[in-house]
Amino acid sequence: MIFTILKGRIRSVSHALRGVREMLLLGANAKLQLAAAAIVLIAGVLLRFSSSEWMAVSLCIGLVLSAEAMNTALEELADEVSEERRERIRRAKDMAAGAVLIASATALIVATIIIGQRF
Ligand SMILES: Nc1ncnc2c1ncn2[C@@H]1O[C@H](COP(=O)(O)OP(=O)(O)OP(=O)(O)O)[C@@H](O)[C@H]1O
Repeated sequence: MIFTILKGRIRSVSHALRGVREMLLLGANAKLQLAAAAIVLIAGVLLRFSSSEWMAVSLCIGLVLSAEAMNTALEELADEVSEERRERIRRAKDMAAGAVLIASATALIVATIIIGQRF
């Protein structure tokens, strides 16, 4: 019983990991966001971020990559439904892109405050 539940959970996690891998392979934006995250992580080590700064940075990286994953998922689904120009697909895609923009702007503000106060 527990073994079956555990097997199901492991399968779900492996599907989710496949989703993360495909998002990184498919999306140019995701690669850029990952590169930006790597730069901030290196800056964090060099500038010796405090634990609360690491928490803020981790939350921001998670927020941006999650928003990007949802945006990519929505684009995939929308393109599967129809590749014709449709007003509701445009609106849905624009809103999903807006979510990434909001997350990225938040991350930029947090990074600027944390890194900026060192100088
Ligand atoms: N089927 C469609 N109908 C109407 N507008 C669309 C459609 N597909 C895309 N668009 C418009 O083009 C924009 C870009 O959509 P696309 O699917 O090309 O995403 P993208 O180039 O990967 O953009 P992003 O950088 O936001 O991920 C959308 O935000 C939307 O405004």
